[in-house]
Amino acid sequence: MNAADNAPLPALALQNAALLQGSRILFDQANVSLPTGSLTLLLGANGTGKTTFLRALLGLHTQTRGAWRIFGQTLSHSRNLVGYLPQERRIPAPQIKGRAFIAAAWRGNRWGLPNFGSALRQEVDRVLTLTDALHLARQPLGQLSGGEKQRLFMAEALVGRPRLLLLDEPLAGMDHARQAETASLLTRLRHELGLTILLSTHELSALEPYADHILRLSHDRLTLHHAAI
Ligand SMILES: Nc1ncnc2c1ncn2[C@@H]1O[C@H](COP(=O)(O)OP(=O)(O)OP(=O)(O)O)[C@@H](O)[C@H]1O
Repeated sequence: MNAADNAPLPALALQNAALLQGSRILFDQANVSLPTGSLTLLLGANGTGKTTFLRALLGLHTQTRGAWRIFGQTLSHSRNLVGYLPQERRIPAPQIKGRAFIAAAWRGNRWGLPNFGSALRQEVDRVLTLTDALHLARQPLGQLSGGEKQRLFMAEALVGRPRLLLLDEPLAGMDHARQAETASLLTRLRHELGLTILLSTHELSALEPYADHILRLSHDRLTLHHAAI
């Protein structure tokens, strides 16, 4: 056995990978590997394909070519390893309270509001605690600020203990103070949970100092750079 046998599998590995949207090639010939535990900014101008790329990693967009692996698994087997915060997350109803909202994500396959057993309550409170949102458990979502809602959405993305967290433009529309708050929450989650984080953005932001890599999507190419570019 050599040292390479003991190396952890990369969180994401693309080999000769291509992503298409209809007849348009968003990128091709991509060879990229993101180490486990890293924080990477997916940087690209509007319309370059960042959301489509994240949706492809979730198995929701299937126009892909080449080898795509998440922790060594094909995309059809890695869904439960991935948490996702979409660019636009709408609340289902203004009166739904924080705890019920998260519980619905956990029991997303059922209709109506969940019955709280102790395992469900424990999991919901675990993710609310992780995002400093336990105090929002009894608050109706319609009465929360943008920052408070985002903490709940982040908690929702952590349900089921994903190892790779995908966030689509989570800093968009935030002032610098809120960007810094989100950056500090993400860096704490990364270290506490050993999470790998891939976060899309159309401009470099408050997170840049915390990022290990920049994954740049431009001119039909997906290329990985060290963060200080
Ligand atoms: N469902 C769809 N059907 C057809 N074309 C689509 C669809 N979704 C996205 N596109 C197109 O695919 C390209 C990439 O879109 P995508 O939303 O992935 O870009 P993006 O980099 O996330 O953009 P933004 O920063 O504006 O959110 C765009 O040209 C877009 O118009």
